[in-house]
Amino acid sequence: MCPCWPTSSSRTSPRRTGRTCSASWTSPCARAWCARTSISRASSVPSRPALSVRGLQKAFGGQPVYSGFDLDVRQGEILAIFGPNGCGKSTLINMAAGLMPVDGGTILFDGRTAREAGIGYVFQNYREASFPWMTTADNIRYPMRRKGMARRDIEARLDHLKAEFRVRFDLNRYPYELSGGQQQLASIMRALAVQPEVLFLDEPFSALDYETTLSLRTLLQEVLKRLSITTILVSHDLEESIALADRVLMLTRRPTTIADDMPVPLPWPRTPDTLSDPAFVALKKRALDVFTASVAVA
Ligand SMILES: Nc1ncnc2c1ncn2[C@@H]1O[C@H](COP(=O)(O)OP(=O)(O)OP(=O)(O)O)[C@@H](O)[C@H]1O
Repeated sequence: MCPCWPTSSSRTSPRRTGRTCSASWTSPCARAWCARTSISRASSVPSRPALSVRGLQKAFGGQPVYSGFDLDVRQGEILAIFGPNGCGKSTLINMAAGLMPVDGGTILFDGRTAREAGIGYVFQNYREASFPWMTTADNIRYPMRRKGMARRDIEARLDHLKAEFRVRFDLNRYPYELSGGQQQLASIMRALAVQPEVLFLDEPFSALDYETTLSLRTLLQEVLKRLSITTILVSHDLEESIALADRVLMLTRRPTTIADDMPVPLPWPRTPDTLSDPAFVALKKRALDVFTASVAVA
């Protein structure tokens, strides 16, 4: 049982409470549980930012991570967050997703709290993010069942996701019978199953080999753009950040500020060929210069 799981009454009424994990996560189990339980609602007002962070404050052991941090993410935008180790990338999305409390400031989804909004979350460690006793298809069905969707709608949604992601492998196999890339793809499908307003991805490809990463991120950006899903990606990989994002937020060391907020005006879809495009190379150089300077300054 996840330590942050709410009261028994809310377990029977996820529609009423929404899916939110309010406690700080203390174990991989808690993280995985939170990943497994995403419930969401579709956005209805695209004109306002999908996510607004204002005056964010967060410290650990008296050491500030964020002190008056602001951020807006537009509806349908893919934002990559890149920065040095320990600058607070995961902390930022964990607070935004409602998995970790803020010390001050606000994080609102189109004017609502994380508790009221629907989010999806994909974790780096796909092995701990699924129920091993359920087939992969049942893992994907799980958040829809928790949301109380009708069986026919669940199957239609599953078919839709299979088509969107061009799934060729057998979803009736158990997660441990699949490759790492297939398991992470299933994690992404599960996070999207209930049509979240914002999708959070915390280094989703870092445990995968390069070939799998290339094919999975090509597929993912196609789907995210086709469905206009607001996405926040934390990545350690500058190439990946630029290849996947409309905008790369480059963070400094702690106390964390924005070193650069770099638009990525490259056409979609982005393919492996994009990586050798001169415009891509120029953006990567700019980002690398900013990163080097911001790390050196600290
Ligand atoms: N629950 C916690 N308790 C104490 N310190 C924490 C906690 N969570 C994060 N920190 C600290 O806050 C800082 C930011 O951590 P975070 O994981 O957000 O950084 P990050 O930029 O995602 O790091 P990395 O690039 O290494 O994944 C780190 O110094 C980390 O040790």
